[in-house]
Amino acid sequence: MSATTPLLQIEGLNAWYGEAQILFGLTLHIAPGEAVALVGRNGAGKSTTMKAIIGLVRRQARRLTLGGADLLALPTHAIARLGVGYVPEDRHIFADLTVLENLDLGRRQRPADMTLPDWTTDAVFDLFPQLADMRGRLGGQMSGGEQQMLAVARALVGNPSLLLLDEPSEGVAPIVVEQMTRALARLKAGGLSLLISEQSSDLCAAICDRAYRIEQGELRAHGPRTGQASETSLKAALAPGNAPTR
Ligand SMILES: Nc1ncnc2c1ncn2[C@@H]1O[C@H](COP(=O)(O)OP(=O)(O)OP(=O)(O)O)[C@@H](O)[C@H]1O
Repeated sequence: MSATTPLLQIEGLNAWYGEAQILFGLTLHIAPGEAVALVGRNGAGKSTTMKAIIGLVRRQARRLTLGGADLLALPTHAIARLGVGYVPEDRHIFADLTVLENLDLGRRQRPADMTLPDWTTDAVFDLFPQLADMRGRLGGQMSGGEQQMLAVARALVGNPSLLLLDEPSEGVAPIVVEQMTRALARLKAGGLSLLISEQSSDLCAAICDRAYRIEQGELRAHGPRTGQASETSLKAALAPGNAPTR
């Protein structure tokens, strides 16, 4: 894959819960090493987009590929093995397992063709030093912010090439948002591709190259490309009501 070939390519993505259609023809892409924001109000379809990428909801698309591999026919565990990490909004931390045990559940060997560094336990503890100090603590005895860090760390030890983060700053203290922003900036600098959903674009504006705004299951705007993004321009481009630029 050349540097300009998108890592993730989505064309015409529709998704349903039962009979209810939630996503309508989404088209977006993420280049290798790019951080992309998916912004939109409550219920706009951000979580559903992530679930559709990893096959947790019924979906159909003209194209849904990672590094050229078709994801549409694959079960969720195979999509994870191909390199898609997922941090769900509710984090899914096992309350009765320790930090180390939660990490063990996420561990997956790095695919042979992946050039990114191997995410060992020490590497995630270096990224989130608090977790190192509480490695024996039960998940149920951690704060929301600590659980959020653990959820990201657990996705990382799965050695993804693309990390989907569903509202990583939701319900956590401002200090944790700052730590998370720094950690995500480090991940991006290390070459990991990121798709981050947010209701506001604050965290995303600090690290994302581009952003898509989603409203009622449709993409309505597309923010600046790599190299042009600044916090204000990204926010301005994504203000509700702006015209699509894709
Ligand atoms: N399990 C489900 N069954 C039926 N409808 C659902 C289900 N989960 C979500 N929905 C509906 O799908 C739509 C999109 O929800 P989604 O969770 O993707 O939005 P979101 O943009 O992530 O919002 P939030 O910020 O609230 O998480 C909403 O109308 C929601 O009510």
